[in-house]
Amino acid sequence: MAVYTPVTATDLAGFLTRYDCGRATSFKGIAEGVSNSNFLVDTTSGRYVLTLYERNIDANDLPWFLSLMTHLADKGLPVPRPIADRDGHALQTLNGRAACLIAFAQGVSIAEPTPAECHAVGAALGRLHRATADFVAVRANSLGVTAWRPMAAKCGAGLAKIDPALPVLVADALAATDSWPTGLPVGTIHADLFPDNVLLDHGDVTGMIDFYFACTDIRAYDYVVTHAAWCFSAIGTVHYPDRAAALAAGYAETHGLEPAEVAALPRLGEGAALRFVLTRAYDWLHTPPEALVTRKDPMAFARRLAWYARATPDAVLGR
Ligand SMILES: Nc1ncnc2c1ncn2[C@@H]1O[C@H](COP(=O)(O)OP(=O)(O)O)[C@@H](O)[C@H]1O
Ligand SMILES: N[C@@H](CCOP(=O)(O)O)C(=O)O
Repeated sequence: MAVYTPVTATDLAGFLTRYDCGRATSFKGIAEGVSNSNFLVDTTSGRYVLTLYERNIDANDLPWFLSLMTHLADKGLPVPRPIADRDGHALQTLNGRAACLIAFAQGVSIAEPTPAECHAVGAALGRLHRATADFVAVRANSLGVTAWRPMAAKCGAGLAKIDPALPVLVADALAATDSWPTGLPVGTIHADLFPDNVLLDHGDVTGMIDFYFACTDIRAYDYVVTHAAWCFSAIGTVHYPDRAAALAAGYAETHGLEPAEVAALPRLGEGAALRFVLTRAYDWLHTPPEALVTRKDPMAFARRLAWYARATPDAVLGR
């Protein structure tokens, strides 16, 4: 479920008077998603998504996220555009929440991607990295390498309750971050380009969404987050070299990795997997049983973490 803040038809009608986008003809909550409240809004001029930002997003970051999405949409990427009101403002307030009306992107997200879909997402990620070369505003990665020790400490003894093997796996991965790669190209990254944040239509990427973890960080880290999300079985037991090779080929067509980035992929992959182990473990331990949100399994990324700890750069590239 992802409607935390209710919006009535009257609320919506009042909200839409700020825009030149007609009046609502239908409107309903969107079940998918976990962080924010999302509504599908049809108006006499088109289809939109209305997002109300909930407490776990820092309102100070919203102008950066919305300006990044606008930058990418301006460059013709398949990124839904935040809609500006008549005064030119995309960021709004509705029912006590920061809110934004966003263009609707066609397509569906894929649970079990094919190599062809991995190729398409690799190419789309490369386009994103190219298109942000001139996006100069910086946002530090609040879930980056320096955040992982404090995050692990917050999970504390809870890690062992999730799985007896988890504390050692996390401790080893944290120790490995002592040799975190330096000097690699840095840029604006999506940082969460999972299949549920990519919409595809007949094999084409029609939407990259959910930029609310985007930040400025090592570009190849974004590549390996995407590899971790797209190139394993859901529970992380199987790595698919054909998907990995297709992802790499797609990315090479639109951006490509430098030799130093390739060499760093396994260590970056350990870090990427650790980030998702830790956020999932924290949510696993702190989501009340009665919450309607489905908790995501930390062990699915613990298995990926173990894979990256033994992987060669070639293996990450599906060779
Ligand atoms: N611009 C959009 N166009 C089409 N569907 C969207 C758009 N934005 C969000 N959605 C839908 O809403 C769901 C939740 O959005 P998401 O940004 O992932 O929410 P959350 O950050 O709460 O997880 C997505 O899975 C997708 O189905
Ligand atoms: N992709 C992350 C969770 C972030 O949730 P999202 O719905 O905002 O993408 C994970 O799988 O752990």
